[in-house]
Amino acid sequence: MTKLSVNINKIATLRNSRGGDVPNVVEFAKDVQRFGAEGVTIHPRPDERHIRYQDAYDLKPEVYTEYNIEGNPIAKFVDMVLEIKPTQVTLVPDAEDAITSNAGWDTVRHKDFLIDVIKEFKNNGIRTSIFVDPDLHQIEGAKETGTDRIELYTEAYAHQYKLGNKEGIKPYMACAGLANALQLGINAGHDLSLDNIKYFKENITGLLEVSIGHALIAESLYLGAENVIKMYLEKLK
Ligand SMILES: CC(=O)[C@@H](O)[C@H](O)COP(=O)(O)O
Ligand SMILES: NCC(=O)COP(=O)(O)O
Repeated sequence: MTKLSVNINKIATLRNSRGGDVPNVVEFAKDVQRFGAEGVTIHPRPDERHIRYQDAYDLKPEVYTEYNIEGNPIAKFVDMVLEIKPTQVTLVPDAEDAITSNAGWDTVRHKDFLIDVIKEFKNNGIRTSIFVDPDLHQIEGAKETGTDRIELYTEAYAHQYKLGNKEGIKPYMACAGLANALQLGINAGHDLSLDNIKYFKENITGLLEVSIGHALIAESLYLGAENVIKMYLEKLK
């Protein structure tokens, strides 16, 4: 079974656009769990332009499913994660000025750094995942860092799928095969949607979790969050 973790960054983006507390991110997190989501994901960025560090603390007592905090492990982020102790931390090499995540880790080049930071999280009982491009060398490198899981960066798959090219799944299948052989858990995320999720799930053996935000929130504008979450759950069976 593949768990659905709803990324609520976009709810914070909408809230911040008015400066008040509408929509309320904690209430939204409670609702998505009531609607069946098996996890809540947030991705605080250093400039806190959408989800804020304070939101991460406010969410802690209300997330009774899997709490996944994503981000670049700068000192402030590491301290916050160690204090909150979510179910999982997903390390993402965000550039400061990027609109959204646009690359996975170079797990070979940053191996020593990743080993240290992953050890610290795991010593504190927090499951670790690292965001990687669908590249076999990066999967091998990830294994050497000691991480529990990888998160496959699915932007390229989503792009190719939209163009009608189903071959775009191939590098992901190869990486999943290697990750399974190496006993690395597999998560995936970025630009997954109601359109492309079923084909991804059907072709990726051992897919443990997907985190979905941008498309899910956009789809909810038309279909409602409860319907949309149930539609994802059906496709992830
Ligand atoms: C790690 C990742 O893939 C991102 O998609 C993400 O967590 C979304 O972040 P934004 O909401 O900032 O685009
Ligand atoms: N880790 C990916 C994530 O949380 C959501 O990405 P997106 O669906 O907003 O592209």
